Amino acid sequence: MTAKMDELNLILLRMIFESFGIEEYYKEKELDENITGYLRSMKYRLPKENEDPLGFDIHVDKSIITILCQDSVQGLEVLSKEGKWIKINIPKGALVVFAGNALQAWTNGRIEAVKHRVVMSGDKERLSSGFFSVPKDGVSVEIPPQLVDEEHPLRYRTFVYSDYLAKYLNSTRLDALETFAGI
Ligand SMILES: O=C(O)CCC(=O)C(=O)O
Ligand SMILES: [Fe+2]
Repeated sequence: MTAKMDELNLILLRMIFESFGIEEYYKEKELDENITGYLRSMKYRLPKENEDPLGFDIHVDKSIITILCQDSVQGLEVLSKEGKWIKINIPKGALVVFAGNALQAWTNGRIEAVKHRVVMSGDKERLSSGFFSVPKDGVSVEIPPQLVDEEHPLRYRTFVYSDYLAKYLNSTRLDALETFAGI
């Protein structure tokens, strides 16, 4: 499964870089070689009576891209720009793709990491699996110069992504990226 996810992840990432007209940057930095990914499975139990139904509190992923799948129990919610929680109804067999912090940095903030959470409702536990792609250890995230202009001033300094992960991997602070690498 990981090999297929790896493949899908690279296809998506190449498409994103191409859509910004920076496929040359993608090739030059040999991103195919410099990205890895890991799989994590989650089990959300039912909240006990009078217990908060929050299964996973608001956060952004530290990944480049996250690819999520789940069983038939819904629960994923994303926060809109207007500050509204939107329940995501994931059809059977579908995958959900999220942008994470690394993609936010790499696109100079043109793509924002998705703020999301999991809320449990109903009477069944929930299972989900996520594939999280990240730059390999020691790989730098350097904003492509093509994505910096008057309208989009440089937002992040060049930084080694694994240094960021070492410090903030388990932090749910929404401003972690800005704090670590923001200009
Ligand atoms: O279980 C889900 O659908 C989301 C999990 C999640 O947000 C995460 O692992 O970062
Ligand atoms: Fe997440």
